[in-house]
Amino acid sequence: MIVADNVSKHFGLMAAVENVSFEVKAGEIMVLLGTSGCGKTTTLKMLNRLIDATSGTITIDGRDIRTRNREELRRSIGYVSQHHGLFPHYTVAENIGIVPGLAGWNKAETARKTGHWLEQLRLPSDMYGSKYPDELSGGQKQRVALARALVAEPPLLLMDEPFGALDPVTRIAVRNEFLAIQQVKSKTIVLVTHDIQEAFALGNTICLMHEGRIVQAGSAHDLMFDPANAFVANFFDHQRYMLELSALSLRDIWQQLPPGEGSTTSKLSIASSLWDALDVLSGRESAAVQVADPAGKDVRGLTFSHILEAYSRIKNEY
Ligand SMILES: Nc1ncnc2c1ncn2[C@@H]1O[C@H](COP(=O)(O)OP(=O)(O)OP(=O)(O)O)[C@@H](O)[C@H]1O
Repeated sequence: MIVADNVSKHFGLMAAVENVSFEVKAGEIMVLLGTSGCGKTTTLKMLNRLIDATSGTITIDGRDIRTRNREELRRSIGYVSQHHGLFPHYTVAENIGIVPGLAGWNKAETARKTGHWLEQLRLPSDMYGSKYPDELSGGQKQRVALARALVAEPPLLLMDEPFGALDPVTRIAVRNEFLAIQQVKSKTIVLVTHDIQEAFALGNTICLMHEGRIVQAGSAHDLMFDPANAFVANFFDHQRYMLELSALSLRDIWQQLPPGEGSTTSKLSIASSLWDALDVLSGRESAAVQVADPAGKDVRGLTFSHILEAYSRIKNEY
């Protein structure tokens, strides 16, 4: 668990980050969201002491990070930046092996783990291990950067716009592949993005920042339906319809759905967003899909009009 308590960072007279406080529970994804220059990257970099805070306290699993050896702290935390940060004269395997090398792993163990993580990220090591970064596409480079961050199996990952340099289609593909990896599901992740849809898709908690401060921290649902002030409401205004549908899940309208019949016919689950449900429905010939709760016992039928009726009912409540 990470706890930031009243943390600030000043560069000379400029306050890049001012009195931010937050908690990230083990196994959760916290997203730092906001426009350019609002202090997201500075906040992230203070967590592994790439930047030292001017004031305030950061603890990780109860230990003040200032009491930790800086190099040892950094090595114990996975870090992924927007521009992959791969060394051009190292092969893919050598890039991934850097942290294990520093940690003193033997060659066989490093090779085994490197191969495993390349496979996990859909880059078979016999095809890609000896390539150089310049020989890879943007999506492949970013996958290697993810493998490098994961190879030492750190419980905590810091990710700065990790999918930001990719085109929209590749971005969603790499993001979904990353989230589908079993070991990633248990990690504590702090992720920086300026992409609202990405924040909604990934964040258990989203911290919306402005001018170095956290304006509101909460779930996507909190930000959309219970904004702390006019700034928060305005921030989401231009994509409001899509974002509200993304912030609501089938769980929110479950009781309003009629009983379904027979087996489930889509990949939707009770946790799927209404936006994803509309997306699935728009690609189908039949007017309804069946969705099951996690136990698979309670099956409900879902149509376009069910979603839109429930959505307008929820809107009227706020
Ligand atoms: N090393 C530095 N020296 C001086 N000012 C800095 C330094 N690093 C960041 N800043 C300033 O601190 C503020 C916050 O920067 P930061 O990089 O944290 O913002 P950001 O929200 O991550 O922006 P972006 O999305 O554009 O990366 C900016 O005004 C920036 O110019």
